[in-house]
Amino acid sequence: MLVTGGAGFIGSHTCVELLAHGHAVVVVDDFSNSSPAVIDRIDKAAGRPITALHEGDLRDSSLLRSVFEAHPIDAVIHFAAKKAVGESVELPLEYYDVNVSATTSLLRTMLAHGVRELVFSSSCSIYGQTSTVPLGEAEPAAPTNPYARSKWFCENIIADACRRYPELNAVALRYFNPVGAHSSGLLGEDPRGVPNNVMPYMMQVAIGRRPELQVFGGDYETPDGTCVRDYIHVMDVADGHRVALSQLEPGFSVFNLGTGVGTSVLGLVAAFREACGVEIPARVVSRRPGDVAMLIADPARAASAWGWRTTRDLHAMVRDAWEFQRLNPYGYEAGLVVGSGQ
Ligand SMILES: O=c1ccn([C@@H]2O[C@H](COP(=O)(O)OP(=O)(O)O[C@H]3O[C@H](CO)[C@H](O)[C@H](O)[C@H]3O)[C@@H](O)[C@H]2O)c(=O)[nH]1
Repeated sequence: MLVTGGAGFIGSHTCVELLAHGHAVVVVDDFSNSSPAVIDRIDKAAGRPITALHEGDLRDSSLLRSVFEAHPIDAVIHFAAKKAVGESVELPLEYYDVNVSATTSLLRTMLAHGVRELVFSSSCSIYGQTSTVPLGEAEPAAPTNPYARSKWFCENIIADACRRYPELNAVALRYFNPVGAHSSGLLGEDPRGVPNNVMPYMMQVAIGRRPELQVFGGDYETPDGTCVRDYIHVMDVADGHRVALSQLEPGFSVFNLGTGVGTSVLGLVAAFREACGVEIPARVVSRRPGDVAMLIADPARAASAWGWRTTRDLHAMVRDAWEFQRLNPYGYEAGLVVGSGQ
């Protein structure tokens, strides 16, 4: 199995899940937004090593060819992409180039080597500014920024390829808000620079690297006025990939990966206090442009098609995220804290 972007947040946790279920895993990553130190952590968390690591960019077709020639690859899980919404507005061409060109390059190489199974990392951000709650897969796509549009374009490119090459089967997984960490504390979310997303930001406040959490908007039409999201444990997302692959349908299909449960920003802060006993200084500030009030998945399609459901609740999400942060206060590069009471 080839995992592109296998050193990233969701990629690394999926590698552990695949290894734990007996798959051989080959990783391609350019480490543009991840650390080489993650590979060792994957091996440790899974209790067995990945087969091989290839460092490079998927747009480099000779690199890809050499990967497919070196290993008997039967399926691909494609995570490698740029993923910061704000940055995508600043650098739209970079986003289309990296996200879309990597996908076409990968598809070409897969077809040339007779590899027929693809799981694509998509995002619920393609639904855009919607007020539909909960969101099913039939909701029309209306992406509002280059990042989300690049994911939507990729979904369409893959669907076109499946139509043209009937031997190719693919599934796009539209994740809601993946958070949490592997329960070992070895793997978690370690963004470069200032975190964009609420959970890693909150963890850096909790560990003392940042003074407070700014809560973007307190006047939304939600129970406490703050935005509601469907947070999903990253190990449930990882499990969703393994199951999606084992249940791959002919042609192209799309599935939401979410819990169906909504949590507000202040609800997340409260859950953290309850689960970990740490108070997060939080201050409500003005809204962040582009945010929608409420995004909650309808996870029914995955439940009925695969019998797949999430098994980890909000308590587990914040507890595991905190364990990773406590053990790795400055992230992967700085190393694990020794003698942390483990
Ligand atoms: O410092 C912060 C960061 C975020 N938020 C709020 O927390 C909620 C969640 O924000 P995130 O940035 O964590 O997640 P988003 O829902 O905005 O988007 C993220 O999840 C999407 C899928 O839902 C896409 O994958 C996207 O790329 C990714 O950034 C939002 O209401 C946001 O306003 C804060 O209050 N303070």
